Amino acid sequence: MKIPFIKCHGSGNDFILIDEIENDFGFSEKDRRELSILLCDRQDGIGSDGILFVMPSDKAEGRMRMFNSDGTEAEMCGNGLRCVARHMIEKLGKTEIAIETEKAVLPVSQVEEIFPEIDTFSVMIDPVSFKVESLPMNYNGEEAVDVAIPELSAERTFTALSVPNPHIVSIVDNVDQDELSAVGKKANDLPEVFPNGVNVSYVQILEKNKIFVRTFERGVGLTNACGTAMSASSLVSTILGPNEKDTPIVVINKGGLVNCVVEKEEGRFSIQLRGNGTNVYQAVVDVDPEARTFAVSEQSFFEKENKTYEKLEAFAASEIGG
Ligand SMILES: N[C@@H](CCC[C@H](N)C(=O)O)C(=O)O
Repeated sequence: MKIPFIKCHGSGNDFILIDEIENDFGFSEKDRRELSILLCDRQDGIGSDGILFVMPSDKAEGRMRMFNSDGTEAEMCGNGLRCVARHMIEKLGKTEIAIETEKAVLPVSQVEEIFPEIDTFSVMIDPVSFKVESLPMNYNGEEAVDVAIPELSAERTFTALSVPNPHIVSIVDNVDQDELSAVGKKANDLPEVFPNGVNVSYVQILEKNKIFVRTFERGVGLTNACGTAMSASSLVSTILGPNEKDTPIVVINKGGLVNCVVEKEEGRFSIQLRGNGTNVYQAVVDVDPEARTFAVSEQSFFEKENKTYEKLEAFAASEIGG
């Protein structure tokens, strides 16, 4: 089966985008799961953090489903939604549309650049909940805000929230990537506390409204960036730290930077996540599902935008002394 795709990224969190509106491949759930495992493999596959399936919707201009590299499906993907927003906005020639996701129909738009020459897309992160049942997390209380989770760490405290995929966030003085990786693995091997797994982030507050976030993603491992994690971390560092609502928070990550604006209306939080949706190349993958083999052809690179993105990457690295 020949499948045209776009290799794209949001803050270096990279995806294979497959447009099922353009071509009805008749994928089954098993096909989507197996394609994700086969193609996302960094060793033997195309290599990516996940697959974005763009599908028809009767509620919005399109629908996004996101599968992690291990073949599990996530409720939401912030960096991926910016890539899907760009794809659909360019296809439809509009600047503001809506995309259906598992839990909500979300407004997405092209907005003012957050960095020179970087086409910028804003996506709404909603619904947000601190109720432990929304992750789900088994915990003796309705919410777990800045609490110890002794199974994970003797020193750290964590805040649990769904955005709407499950996250725990810890504010730290310095991000220790090896420690984060160890805690992330433990958290995803602890079904008695996190029955569906959880994304784990360490957040360093660099100054008011500027943070550095590193994430161990459920279903993937350490990634360059996780959009929902950066949104969750912006919110947690607003509630527990010095950041302000309704003002852009600059979030530095390993693959670049984004802006997050925390909003609260009628007691409910939501976050606007703004950043790049960069296409790396487009190509066609010919997949033999029986043999579990594939071949990529017709590869064509988006050289100009990738050169431009290098400037943002270099700037973000300089912000964290990299
Ligand atoms: N990288 C994504 C989140 C992808 C899903 C996550 N691994 C999960 O299983 O919840 C993002 O940008 O939000």
